[in-house]
Amino acid sequence: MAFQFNFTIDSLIENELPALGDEALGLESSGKTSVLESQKGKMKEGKWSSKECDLSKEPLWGCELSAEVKASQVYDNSLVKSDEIVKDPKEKQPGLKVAKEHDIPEDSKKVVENKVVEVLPDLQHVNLSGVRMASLKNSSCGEDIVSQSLSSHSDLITGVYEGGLKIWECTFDLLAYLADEEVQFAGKRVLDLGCGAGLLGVIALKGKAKEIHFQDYNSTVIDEITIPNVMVNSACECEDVDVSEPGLKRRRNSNPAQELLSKCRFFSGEWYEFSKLVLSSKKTFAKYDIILTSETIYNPSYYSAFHQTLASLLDENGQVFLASKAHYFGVGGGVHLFQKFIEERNVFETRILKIIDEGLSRILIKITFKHAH
Ligand SMILES: C[S@@+](CC[C@H](N)C(=O)[O-])C[C@H]1O[C@@H](n2cnc3c(N)ncnc32)[C@H](O)[C@@H]1O
Repeated sequence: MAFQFNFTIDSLIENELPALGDEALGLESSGKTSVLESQKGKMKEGKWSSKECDLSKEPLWGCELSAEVKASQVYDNSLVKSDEIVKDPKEKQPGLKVAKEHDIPEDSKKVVENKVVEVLPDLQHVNLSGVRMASLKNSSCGEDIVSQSLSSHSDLITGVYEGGLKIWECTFDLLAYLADEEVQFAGKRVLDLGCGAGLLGVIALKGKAKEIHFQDYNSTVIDEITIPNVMVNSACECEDVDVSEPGLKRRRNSNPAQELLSKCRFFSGEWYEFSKLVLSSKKTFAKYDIILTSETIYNPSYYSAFHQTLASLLDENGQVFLASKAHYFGVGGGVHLFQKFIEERNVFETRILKIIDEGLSRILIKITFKHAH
C-alpha cells in the first residue's frame, strides 16, 4: 500500500476555520506540529521509541473542574464484585450513552474510499484531519461531534465527545513499550478500551491475538476511524504474507483480510453500558486476557465505571496495560488519583512499568487482580 500524506486537508481545515486553535483541530502538541506530524519525520527509523515522540508539555485544555467532577472525588470503599455491573450510587454519571455493537461493513473498499492512509512504523491509519473534515461536511447526520468539538474549542465534551478523533500521545508510549518488551498477544483475547484510532488493538491483531474487541464512547469514531484503521492494517498484513511459501495452506477462495477482521468486534457507548452489552451478548463472551488502554483516566467522575468495567471483563489472570499522563490539569484525573482509587477499592493491584519524565510525566502501569496467581 502506498505511503501517503495529505497535508492539503489539514491546511484546508485550518484555512476554513481560522478562528479555532490547534487543539480544536486535534493538534496536540504545542506550536503548529501535531504528535502525528512529528511521527512522520521519525517514521523512517522503523521502530517505536517513546523518546522519539514529539510530546506535548501542554495540559489538557478547555475543561473547567466542574461541580460534578469535584463531587465524584469523594469515593466509597465498597468492594466491586467482578461479575456484577453495579453503578456507584455516589457517582454522578455523565450521560450513559447506550452501547451498541457495530457491524463490520462488507465492502472494505467503500469504507476507506476518500480516506487518506498514513503510515507509522508497523502501522497504518487514516488521516484524522481528513475524517474530521468529511464529518463536518456531513454534520447533519450522526453524532455531530466534530462541529461540537470545534465550536466548544475542546477535545473533550463530557458525555458527548470523549476525544477519540485524535491519537493521544500515551498511545505511542504504550506502543513502544509493547514492542520493546515483546508483549505476546498470540492466542489471547484482547480489548482496546477507549480505543479511538484503535492502534493498540491493531498491534494485538498483528501479534496474532485470538480475538480483539475495540470500544469507544462515540459511534462516529468507531465507524469513521477505528474500523477503517483495522481494515487497512488487515489488508496490509495480508499483503505481507507470501502465499507461495511452501507449506502455507490457505482455504481456497478464503479472504485473508476478512479472516483477520472476523477476529474483531467493535463497540461504542459508555463503559457501564458496554460491559452490560458484552456480558449479555448472544455471542459467546470470554473475559479478556489483556486490556490495553491509553489516556482514559483523565476524568475522576468516570473512575467507578472504568474500574467496574475492568473488574467485570478482565480474566482472573488477565492484565491491563494502562498509559496515562501523571495529571490532567483542568479535568483533575491522573495516575496517582486513579491508583488511590484502585487501592481504596481493594480489587486490583498496580505496578508502574515505566515513567516517561519529559515535562508533564507520562506513566505506564500494569493492573492485575490482587488474587491473580
Ligand atoms: C482521550 S481519548 C483516548 C483515545 C485513545 N485511547 C488514544 O490514546 O489516542 C479517551 C477515550 O476513552 C473513551 N472514554 C472516555 N470516557 C468514557 C466513558 N465514560 N465511557 C466510554 N468510553 C469512554 C473515549 O471513547 C475516548 O476514545
